[in-house]
Amino acid sequence: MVQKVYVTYNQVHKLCQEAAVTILNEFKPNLMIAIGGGGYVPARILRSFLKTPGSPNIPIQAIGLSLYESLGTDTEVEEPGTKVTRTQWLDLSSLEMSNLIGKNVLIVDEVDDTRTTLEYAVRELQKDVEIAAKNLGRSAEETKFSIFVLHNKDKEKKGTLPKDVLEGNRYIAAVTLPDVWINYPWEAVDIDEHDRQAAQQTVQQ
Ligand SMILES: O=P(O)(O)OC[C@H]1O[C@H](OP(=O)(O)OP(=O)(O)O)[C@H](O)[C@@H]1O
Ligand SMILES: Nc1nc2[nH]cnc2c(=O)[nH]1
Repeated sequence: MVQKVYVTYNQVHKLCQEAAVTILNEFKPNLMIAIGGGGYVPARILRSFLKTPGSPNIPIQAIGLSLYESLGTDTEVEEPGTKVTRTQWLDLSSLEMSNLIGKNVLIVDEVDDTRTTLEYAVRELQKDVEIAAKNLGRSAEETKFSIFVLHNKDKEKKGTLPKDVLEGNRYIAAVTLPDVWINYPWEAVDIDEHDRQAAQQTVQQ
């Protein structure tokens, strides 16, 4: 049986708050791209903590990527599928894409498990920004991607990330934990029971 960890809304909030300090110091993002569904809530919380006096809120754009599905009898633990499915993407021809060119773009997701989803997101976004920049004659402008996740699982990864992201301190995981199944509050059917389970845990995330 897979070990489960229950994470509360308050814990997510505080993880975002703590990480925001480093994100502001190291990345100075102009824009966030949330990987839905799990990246939406962290991105929104993070936006409040990334707001600096006198500057507008950092915009959040969304992409939808799906790899996992519920297959077994356990309604909480899901299994990875074989390929990443795009459920939502940026419009290549629109402002959405040209807005990324020359910017510091922070990709936000809740969990880095096998790294398949993050590899896909970074590779495809880099590719599309490069095409858009070329089409607009803006290839000289450097677009920098960085990554924030709430949880990174310390395990052998299937996906890889560009060297400049990993080695350039452009990857931040608020918490690194062993290979357990994490239950997030937004997935809970009974949030009171979820919070009770979280309170009973010996290890707090
Ligand atoms: O590191 P990986 O092994 O790729 O797993 C991480 C991804 O898995 C989950 O998405 P999921 O496919 O469950 O889609 P969802 O967020 O819409 O539920 C999660 O939100 C991450 O995006
Ligand atoms: N909720 C949830 N989704 C995941 N997707 C990949 N790993 C996980 C996990 O541990 N928890």
